[in-house]
Amino acid sequence: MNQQPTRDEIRRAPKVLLHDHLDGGVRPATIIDLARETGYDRLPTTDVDELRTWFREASDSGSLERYLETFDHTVGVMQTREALVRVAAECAEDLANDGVVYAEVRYAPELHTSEGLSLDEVVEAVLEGFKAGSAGRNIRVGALLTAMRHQARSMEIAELAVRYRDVGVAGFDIAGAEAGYPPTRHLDAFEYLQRENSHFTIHAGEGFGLPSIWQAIQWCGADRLGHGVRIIDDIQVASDGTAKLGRLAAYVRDMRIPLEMCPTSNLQTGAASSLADHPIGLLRRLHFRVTVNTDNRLMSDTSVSQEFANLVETFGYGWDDLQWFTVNAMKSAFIPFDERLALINGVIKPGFAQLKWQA
Ligand SMILES: O=c1[nH]cnc2c1ncn2[C@@H]1O[C@H](CO)[C@@H](O)[C@H]1O
Ligand SMILES: [Zn+2]
Repeated sequence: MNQQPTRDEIRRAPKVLLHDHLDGGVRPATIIDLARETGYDRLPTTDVDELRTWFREASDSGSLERYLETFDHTVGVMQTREALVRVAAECAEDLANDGVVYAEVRYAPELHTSEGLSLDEVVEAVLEGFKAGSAGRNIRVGALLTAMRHQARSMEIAELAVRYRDVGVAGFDIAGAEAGYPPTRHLDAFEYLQRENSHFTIHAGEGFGLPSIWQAIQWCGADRLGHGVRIIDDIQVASDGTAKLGRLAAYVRDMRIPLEMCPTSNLQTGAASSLADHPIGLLRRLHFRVTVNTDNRLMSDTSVSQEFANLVETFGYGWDDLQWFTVNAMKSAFIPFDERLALINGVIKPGFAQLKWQA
């Protein structure tokens, strides 16, 4: 039982994913097919392997702004109903094949209307795809609707999220370049969601520091933080390893605010310098509510299993750590409490128990 989980065992473990972008997880072969079908002619290459490598390398820019430029190509081919249904169905399939049993996948409806789809049509196409891709597989996939933080459509998107909340939309998010676009720009949308008893997460503390996290929580009322890595700027570690938390870091830990951490993505955007130095190690040790996520499986050429395997290799984590991350994620999901509990007790704990017993 002291053995480290192997890659194959990690893949078989029941996993939970809270932070994954639909337009950041398209299969390279599908991008090429859709580009041909829809007449999109700006792809850097039409060779599948070269395209896979291109995304990974172009995303290794060390800057969030440049990292986000690669999305032009995925968003560019996701402008029709058929394309959205296909991408969403394949997303559910790929996650199920990776052993993910519950996922909240996000995307920005406003980015998919350039060929004439309405926001409602976009949402309906993606929900249809998730349903088709999940059918007969051991996975449940919900959507989070993202508003782009440099645009001014967050209220409309928040209303959309509330309108579709009983049919597969689990919540709301804001994403895009963080520096210069504080979350309070969208305060009206967040206040509306709170009045509607709705759920939302905010990308904060990735491309900008503590003020962004503070606003997300104390002004906007975010239920979870997308990334949140910069919370370590409010923690001092002494030479003997003892940590002193500032008031914001203490609030985040005391209130059990979930951190949707995405290690590989953070290395690519420069939010962390190496996995060994990634704040996840300290935050896990201090018992923040850490969860492990992919962010963009295409740009990072990753999966939840891959992220777990990297952490096992770097930090020496064992089954108990992987189960802890998974239960943290399930507790932090935006579906009702009884449904979360049923997944924890009926799927996650028995699944991990079996793997631990076999190990
Ligand atoms: O890590 C990230 N930080 C901020 N924005 C992101 C990140 N990954 C993706 N997006 C943005 O979210 C949009 C909707 O899915 C994507 O088009 C991309 O612009
Ligand atoms: Zn993200």
